[in-house]
Amino acid sequence: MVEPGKTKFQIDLRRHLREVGENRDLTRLICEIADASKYIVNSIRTGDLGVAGTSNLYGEEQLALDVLSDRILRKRLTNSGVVANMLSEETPDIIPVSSDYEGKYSVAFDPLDGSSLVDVNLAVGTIVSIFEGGNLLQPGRNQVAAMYILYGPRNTLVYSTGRGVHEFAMNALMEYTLVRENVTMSQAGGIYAPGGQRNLYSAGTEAFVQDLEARGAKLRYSGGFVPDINQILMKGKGIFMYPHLKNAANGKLRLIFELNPMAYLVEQAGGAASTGSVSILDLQPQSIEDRAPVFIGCKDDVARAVDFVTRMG
Ligand SMILES: O=P(O)(O)OC[C@H]1O[C@](O)(COP(=O)(O)O)[C@@H](O)[C@@H]1O
Ligand SMILES: [Mg+2]
Ligand SMILES: [Mg+2]
Repeated sequence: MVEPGKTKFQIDLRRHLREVGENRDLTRLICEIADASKYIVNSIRTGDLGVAGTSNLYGEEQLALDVLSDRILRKRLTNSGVVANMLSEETPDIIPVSSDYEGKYSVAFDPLDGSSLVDVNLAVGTIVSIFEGGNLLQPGRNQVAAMYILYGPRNTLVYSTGRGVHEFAMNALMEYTLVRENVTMSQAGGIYAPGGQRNLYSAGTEAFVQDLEARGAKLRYSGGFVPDINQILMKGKGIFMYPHLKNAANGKLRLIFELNPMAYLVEQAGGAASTGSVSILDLQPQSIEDRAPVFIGCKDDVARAVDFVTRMG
């Protein structure tokens, strides 16, 4: 047993990708995104926290940090040599990078998720979804990789290329070194993170939450999708939901930028993600703005949520 903090060899992200046998171009892409995040970290720590005076794809006011994080990622991806198309939550259209799709990837990303938490200094994150070739409008099940970076007291990076879920933390040299390999979730857990206004919940969701509470589940919701999912993944237990609401049939979260990559990671760790009726990863996106309700986390918890929603709406 190695004493904490006394590990002799630190495995960095690139080496880890090499050791799990990942192909060179995908390794390059993931490492480029990891590198870009160093600049995003610096912007969050020391940059302008004000508004940018512009709005995004959803008509929401952009922060200077949203715009900057977007620019940092776009630049890295454009110059990586392995990207065909990219799509950002902050821009309205698919951005073509290379017309030759051979051996290339397409990337959808939310450069800074949780913008409304920036002014109160809570944790935020970057979320990334990766497909092979040029098509970004396909079911999440076809992703070849997904990852997020959590900007919290420590900066961590969690990725999967379909060979388990692995967690890295940024060290003093701003390199990501391995913390935990093959993160796995238990069947059920005692944490719930409920998004959306409770008095707008459907009868099924309300009954599900009451059932969770009756079972003694603890409420743990920060309002940041990345830290909230990270908590459930790393503790290996619990459920996050942003359900269908009485005034928003598709909830709030975005399929392409937020739900697909997180569903991929959670499924890879042995969990599940459902809209309440179908698996998130089986949804065929109709447009880049698609939203969907979500119940995501431990398998049994998600199955119970689906049962309540199926029976009661
Ligand atoms: O403020 P609410 O309704 O609890 O919503 C929180 C959710 O909205 C988000 O902030 C949406 O992300 P953006 O910051 O990219 O708009 C998620 O991070 C989070 O899960
Ligand atoms: Mg977001
Ligand atoms: Mg965002």
